[in-house]
Amino acid sequence: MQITFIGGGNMATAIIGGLVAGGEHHIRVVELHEEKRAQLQQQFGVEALATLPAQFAADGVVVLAVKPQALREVCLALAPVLGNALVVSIAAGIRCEALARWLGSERIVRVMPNTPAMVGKGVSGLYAAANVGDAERAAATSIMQAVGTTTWLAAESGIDDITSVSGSGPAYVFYFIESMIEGAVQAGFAEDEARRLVLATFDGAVELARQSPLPVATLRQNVMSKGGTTERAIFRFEAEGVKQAIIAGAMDCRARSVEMGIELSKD
Ligand SMILES: NC(=O)C1=CN([C@@H]2O[C@H](COP(=O)(O)OP(=O)(O)OC[C@H]3O[C@@H](n4cnc5c(N)ncnc54)[C@H](OP(=O)(O)O)[C@@H]3O)[C@@H](O)[C@H]2O)C=CC1
Ligand SMILES: O=C(O)[C@@H]1CCC=N1
Repeated sequence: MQITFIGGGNMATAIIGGLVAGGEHHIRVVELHEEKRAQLQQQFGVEALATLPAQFAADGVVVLAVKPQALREVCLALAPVLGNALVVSIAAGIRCEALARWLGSERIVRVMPNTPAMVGKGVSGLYAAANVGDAERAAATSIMQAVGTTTWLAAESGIDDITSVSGSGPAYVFYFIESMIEGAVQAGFAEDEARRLVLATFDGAVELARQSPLPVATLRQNVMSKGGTTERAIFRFEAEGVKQAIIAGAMDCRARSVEMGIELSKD
């Protein structure tokens, strides 16, 4: 499959990294910045262009991977050369209705991926506009499955929902990891040792949660000996409202996705 990425930034790089590791596809990237093009060429051996190619193969897929604020301009430039290509937009917020209006095509799938795609552990939510056929859905599924797990969403609002879970979620996790590393350094460990210990702790805890039949809350309680050390830490988290803050942050994230859709789809 010929896959053309418009935008070769963080998320495109993560998907391309996963796709290249899996082989098979012909990938090219249109990216404004010379140094990013050179990096993509060098790291993954993909074709990197400064401007749009003249036209796309009928079986091609175009992945829109620019910031939502740049999407309208990119779609308007793409419209005359799009042909029958399937468009996969990974942009947060921007609705199919706006994409179809700008592109003059309804062959659109929206995808909300995440950066662990880079290591083949991505999570992607997919939603197709009404007229998208089975073959096109299968093409989008196969691209995203090459870099992790996928789930099809019944309603377009599901993209807002999943953005607040897996799309932005890696940042929440990295924030927790960063905080634990800072705590470990305060406890006296050197930075690199702190990082190693914290990442191993995350790895172990996630694997245990995956393999155990017990609810995650029970696994947590199993660490909290009565009157012991963990209890003291969790009591502090509860007193400081850490859980509520994480939930509220995720809800703010979802609301921002809805808001961006309204803000950036007007013209
Ligand atoms: N990062 C993430 O974890 C996730 C991101 N997304 C979505 O992915 C999209 C890209 O995000 P991200 O990768 O983080 O953004 P980046 O800014 O890292 O990447 C976008 C790149 O595209 C370039 N660009 C802008 N306009 C054009 C153009 N007309 N032609 C070619 N290249 C262009 C940008 O240049 P310049 O900087 O000069 O604008 C930039 O280098 C966004 O819409 C975002 O919502 C979705 C899920 C997760
Ligand atoms: O922060 C953002 O807007 C993008 C979408 C999901 C993750 N990053």
